Amino acid sequence: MSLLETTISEIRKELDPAALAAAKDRLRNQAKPPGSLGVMEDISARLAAIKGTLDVRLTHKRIVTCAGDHGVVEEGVSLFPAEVTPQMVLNFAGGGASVNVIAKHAGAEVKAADIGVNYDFDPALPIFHKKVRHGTANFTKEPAMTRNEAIRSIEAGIEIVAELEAESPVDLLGTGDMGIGNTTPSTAVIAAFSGLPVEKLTGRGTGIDDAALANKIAVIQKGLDLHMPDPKDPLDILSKVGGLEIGALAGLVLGAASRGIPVICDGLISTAGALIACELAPAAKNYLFVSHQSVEIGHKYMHDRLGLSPLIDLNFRLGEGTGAAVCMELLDLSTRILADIKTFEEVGVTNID
Ligand SMILES: O=C(O)c1ccc[n+]([C@@H]2O[C@H](COP(=O)([O-])O)[C@@H](O)[C@H]2O)c1
Ligand SMILES: Cc1cc2nc[nH]c2cc1C
Repeated sequence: MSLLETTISEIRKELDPAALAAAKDRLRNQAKPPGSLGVMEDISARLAAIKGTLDVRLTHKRIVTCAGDHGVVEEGVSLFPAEVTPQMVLNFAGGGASVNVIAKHAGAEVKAADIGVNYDFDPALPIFHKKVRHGTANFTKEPAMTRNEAIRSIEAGIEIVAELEAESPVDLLGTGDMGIGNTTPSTAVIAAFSGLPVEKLTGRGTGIDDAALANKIAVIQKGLDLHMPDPKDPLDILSKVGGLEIGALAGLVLGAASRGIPVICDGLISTAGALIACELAPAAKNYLFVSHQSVEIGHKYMHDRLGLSPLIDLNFRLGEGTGAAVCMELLDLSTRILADIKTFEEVGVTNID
């Protein structure tokens, strides 16, 4: 079996039912109206079921920011030039990017990963060196990558989780992305899965104007018309209109789920990866939290398809793992709600019958 097949086969179909029942029982008996801490109660119960304990400790938090370049950028789909991708990878490694700052505050460690950047980094640079190829092909002309490269990009993400765990235990994993042009393949991915009209799904990415947006819609449509990816085959979609970092982002979710690690995905691009993971292995969804609602209009349709609701909406449209980093604090706090709020009985408050 390949690493991808083994990983999928290792994902438990169901979370710990006894821990889930005990968590729900404790939440119901805590001195507060039932359900009054809303979504945080749901988060805390799911984390308890993932970890098999009511006293979950999210001590070691890691974020992996997967980077790749996109041949389709030559079609004028982004406001920024492709050279920004490697420049930002160097920025992540130097600790000066947005995700580094937010993650530091959240107590999470960030590491970038080169999955398909069109630049040769110094092997000594402290990133994950997992290059599958130097950027995708322009999908308006040929498939973004081969099916084998798509599998290798996913396996790169799976390997990264194993390598993180070899360094130290991972209690919570956040996913993030960097890649000029990558809102285009991410939108193509949700369009291919859902069959929804491309204009309903396409946003402005880094901030393109109306004319560039119309062109971006036409570019995505052209790629879909040319390759007609099979909506039932996530690897076909990833290889024909996807991205190398999107594959690795799927691999991070699969790798985390197979190891019983909760994983929180970020914006449009990370969620495209998470969607591919959950289409390949539906049980991975048990381990997945979606952090925030991106400004990108296609993001909502990814959440709908996953059947998961974002925790916050701060009008973010940055990527990198910034939304995931913000929400790590919410997940951490949720664990304390379940473990530390006392029950009616413990504090002598009158409960209803
Ligand atoms: O995460 C998001 O929802 C998101 C929305 C818009 C833009 N981005 C980031 O901006 C870049 C992609 O934008 P674009 O316009 O080049 O496709 C890429 O580096 C992403 O991390 C990210
Ligand atoms: C500067 C810059 C930083 C980013 N981080 C994620 N996507 C980005 C796109 C740009 C252009």
